[in-house]
Amino acid sequence: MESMTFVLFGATGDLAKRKIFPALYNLYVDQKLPQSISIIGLGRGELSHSEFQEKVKDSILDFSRRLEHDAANMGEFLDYFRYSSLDVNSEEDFQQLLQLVKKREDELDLTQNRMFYLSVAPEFFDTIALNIKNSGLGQTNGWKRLIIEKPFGHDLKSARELNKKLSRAFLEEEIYRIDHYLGKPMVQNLEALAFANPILQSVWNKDHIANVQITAGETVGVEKRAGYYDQAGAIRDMVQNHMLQILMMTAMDKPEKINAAGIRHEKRKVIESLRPLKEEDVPYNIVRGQYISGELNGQKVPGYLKEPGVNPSSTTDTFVAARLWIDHPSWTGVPFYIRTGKRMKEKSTRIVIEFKNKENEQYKNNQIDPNLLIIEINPNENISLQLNSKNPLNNGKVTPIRINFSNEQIGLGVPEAYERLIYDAVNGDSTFFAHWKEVELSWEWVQPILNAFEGNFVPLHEYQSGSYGPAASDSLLLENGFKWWLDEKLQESKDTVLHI
Ligand SMILES: NC(=O)C1=CN([C@@H]2O[C@H](COP(=O)(O)OP(=O)(O)OC[C@H]3O[C@@H](n4cnc5c(N)ncnc54)[C@H](OP(=O)(O)O)[C@@H]3O)[C@@H](O)[C@H]2O)C=CC1
Ligand SMILES: O=C1O[C@H](COP(=O)(O)O)[C@@H](O)[C@H](O)[C@H]1O
Repeated sequence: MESMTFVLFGATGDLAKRKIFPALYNLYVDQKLPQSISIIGLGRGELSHSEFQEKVKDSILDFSRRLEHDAANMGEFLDYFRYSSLDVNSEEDFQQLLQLVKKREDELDLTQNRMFYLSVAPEFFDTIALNIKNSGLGQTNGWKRLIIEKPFGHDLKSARELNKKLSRAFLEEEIYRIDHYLGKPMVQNLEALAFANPILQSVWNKDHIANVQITAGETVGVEKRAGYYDQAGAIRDMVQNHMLQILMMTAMDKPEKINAAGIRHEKRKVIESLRPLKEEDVPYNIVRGQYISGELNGQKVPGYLKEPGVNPSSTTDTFVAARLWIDHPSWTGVPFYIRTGKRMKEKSTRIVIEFKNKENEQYKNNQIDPNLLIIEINPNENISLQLNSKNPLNNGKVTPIRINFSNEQIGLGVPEAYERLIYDAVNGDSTFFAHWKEVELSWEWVQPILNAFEGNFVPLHEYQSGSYGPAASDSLLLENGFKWWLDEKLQESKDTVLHI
């Protein structure tokens, strides 16, 4: 692997502590980092290199999935790190950073490959990119890359402006836009599931699929992020990025080549084919909700409006459900439903593919459930197939059974999303990063919804914390003769699962 410098803006922040340092350490332990690497952390405060290294160490001890913390190895790893204080608006600080980067490149005999990771608030993204260019940090003999966190813009206009600014300093192929859902193993697995299994490939289309349901439910509330979340809501926080990315990965046709270009080409076709919503159609296809108080895991929890930092008369959506249509020959007539919400009954991100149930007439007296393919993404990674089978304990009645494949055995060995994504970026593989075109088209689809929310044309339904969201989201499916799968059946179905 080529030697390089990894420059982390926002190295004193929450994301660095919880995700980025542990990911770098895990990669190091797995020998997936270059042998020669310089890592430079930045924040406004004054810290010595060793104070910073202590912070990195603490974060690894608190958050690394590795149970073994070999002190000697940790020392070698920590020695990669240096700290420089920097305010994003100070040209002088960028000059100081450049000197440190060069000094380390000389000391360690590194090629001038420079990765800039922006783990800071989005309002700093363009200033940092510009200062990287103006300071000379971006002039290298090797490659330069920019990893950028979400959110990428606040709406279509601001996303376009941001992209324009970034493109003055970095080429599109140098920009790695993180969507951490694309780093989740089961999301990365979707393409193999659909296209490496002829048996599934043959039914992965409108002729056999009745509808697709994508859920990302969370039990947590707004936590300490009200300042950001109250301006964003579920629509910007989850739908514009993660939910639409999962939808693209699920609905894409088989790429000619399974590589970054091939997958992006097919994903783009999906997002380009999403039927645009007119503002006046939004209330019929989108359900927005906001949680009120309730009980979760036996604990009383406050409503959204009582959360610290939330405007007490906020109309921010903490739940969104949507019905989408893909105007592409592969998916004609197949509704895709998505829903995401905070303070829901369970933490679960999953895709349920409901197959058409056409051969049912013979079993009229015995209601037959449709076949389902259930892909659990988070927190469990699981694939199950719901089939129908005669139940000898129930007079031979045909009842659903689940054939279940679970990744539990692999357990701690599976790299986390940030590990996979940082590894890919270090290796120049952009397959599982969001391309600008995907981001722009996602915002284009979402913009009429933002307008309708802002104009208050869409009812804001209250839902109880600990529920599955507002009842109106059930109606969205009922109108087409469907229901959300698994909501109440999850526990009840456990005894019919066959583990493989
Ligand atoms: N935390 C999370 O779970 C997630 C975060 N993200 C995104 O990651 C990014 C970082 O989030 P998070 O770590 O939570 O944010 P924090 O607020 O915890 O950290 C912000 C970082 O930015 C630095 N910073 C603030 N102002 C300046 C400035 N003027 N000049 C230089 N550095 C500055 C802070 O350093 P200091 O105060 O020392 O100057 C700190 O290191 C954001 O874009 C967020 O949306 C995305 C997904 C999840
Ligand atoms: O990006 C975000 O994702 C998290 C949920 O991520 P998960 O990996 O735990 O499913 C969400 O809580 C947060 O609001 C959002 O910004």
